[in-house]
Amino acid sequence: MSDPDDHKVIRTTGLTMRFGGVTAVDHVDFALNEGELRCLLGPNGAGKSTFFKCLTGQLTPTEGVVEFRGQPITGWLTHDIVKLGIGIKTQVPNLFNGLSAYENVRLSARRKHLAPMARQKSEEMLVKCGVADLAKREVGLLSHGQRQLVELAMVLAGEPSLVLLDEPAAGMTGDERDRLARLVLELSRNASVIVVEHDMAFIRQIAKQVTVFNRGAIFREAPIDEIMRDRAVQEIYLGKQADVAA
Ligand SMILES: Nc1ncnc2c1ncn2[C@@H]1O[C@H](COP(=O)(O)OP(=O)(O)OP(=O)(O)O)[C@@H](O)[C@H]1O
Repeated sequence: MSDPDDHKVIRTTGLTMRFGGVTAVDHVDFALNEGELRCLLGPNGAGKSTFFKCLTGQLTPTEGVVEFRGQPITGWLTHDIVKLGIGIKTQVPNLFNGLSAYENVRLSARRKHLAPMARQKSEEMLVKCGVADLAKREVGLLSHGQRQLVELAMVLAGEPSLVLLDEPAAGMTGDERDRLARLVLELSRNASVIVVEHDMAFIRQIAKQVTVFNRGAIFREAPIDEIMRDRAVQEIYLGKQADVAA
């Protein structure tokens, strides 16, 4: 266990995930400071999602340690990780399709609040995420972008101190993406945030410090402006995802 006074929200040490002969994450040492907003980038297959899933309990790493504020959480189940005050938005929206947007958000708010306050919080979060007009709609019938925003409202209703978002802008219209960017920036004033994302327009709107993955390892860690100018980063993207070089 590392020094609890080192103010790291998340720390991984030697984090490794192998699928048979494929090493998707290879001895990654990563640390997130308290209150930091960090974007994880990298070409397809770089290991970002696998790394993310090792943080959220969706995967149990083959080797290495994950700590949350100095407490080892390696291999914990996702629902126990959520109980620590970690909000998780996975790549595939995790919603109850037969329920309305409001009912989904309320289920999350109820974990934290008694019924009247949960109602108020749910309504607030739906407004904040720009989906109040969808409150009564069944989430199974919404577009992917709308579902992403409803799920974000669910995550926020849990009032997390750390938020982990995997490709939150996927399937969004330009307006939805702009709203999401404002929300993430606002959220990061009171919480630490990790965002895995492909959408460079979105990244440019929110990113500060960035970690670039390549071949399962951390390739670069630097402010976004430096990353955008980095020739070696451009090269690892070329032929895969030319946006970063644009
Ligand atoms: N469940 C799995 N079984 C076998 N191999 C896997 C599995 N999940 C991921 N991989 C492999 O691990 C490597 C890293 O994949 P991962 O999805 O983590 O990359 P990524 O950076 O998130 O890519 P993308 O941006 O395309 O989502 C790839 O070679 C991928 O094929």
